[in-house]
Amino acid sequence: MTNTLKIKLIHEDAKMPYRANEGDAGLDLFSIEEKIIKAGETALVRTGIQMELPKGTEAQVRPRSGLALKHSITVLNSPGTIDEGYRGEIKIILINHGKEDFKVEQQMRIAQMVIAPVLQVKLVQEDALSNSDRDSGGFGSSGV
Ligand SMILES: O=c1ccn([C@H]2C[C@H](O)[C@@H](COP(=O)(O)OP(=O)(O)OP(=O)(O)O)O2)c(=O)[nH]1
Ligand SMILES: [Mg+2]
Repeated sequence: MTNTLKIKLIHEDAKMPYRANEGDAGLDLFSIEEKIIKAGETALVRTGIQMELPKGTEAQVRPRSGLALKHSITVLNSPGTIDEGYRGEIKIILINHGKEDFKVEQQMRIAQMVIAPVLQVKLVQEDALSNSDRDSGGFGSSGV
């Protein structure tokens, strides 16, 4: 079954999300802006696209590892969550963890998104939960 992801380009410089290789999980997202992100600072970068996700899915906005490794640029809220019903412009929150200013070029691939299924659950409030082996153990309870 083919799931359709509808994209609307809302700016003359906007580009369709880009799959570098067939089968890649990530669809690269392009900036429509030229912007300097100073060392240590955050910027909201426009992609110029709106989307209609397939029913029962979300898009996760993730960093590109090349930008992270070479320029210490990452997605601050990674993974960013694009809700199925969101029809606004997709914007990317980038942070520059490096010591040098970074220039986002127009039409630079700044992040990638992965489309993932979302389980829609019915919420039920209960007084008792079933037992489990782990019980309340967490935060290293199983050893290092
Ligand atoms: O990196 C991101 C993350 C989110 N969004 C859009 C799509 C998403 O559906 C909406 C809300 O995002 P989120 O739920 O993460 O933010 P919030 O602070 O909880 O806002 P809201 O109260 O609108 O849900 O903003 C983006 O464009 N880029
Ligand atoms: Mg929210």
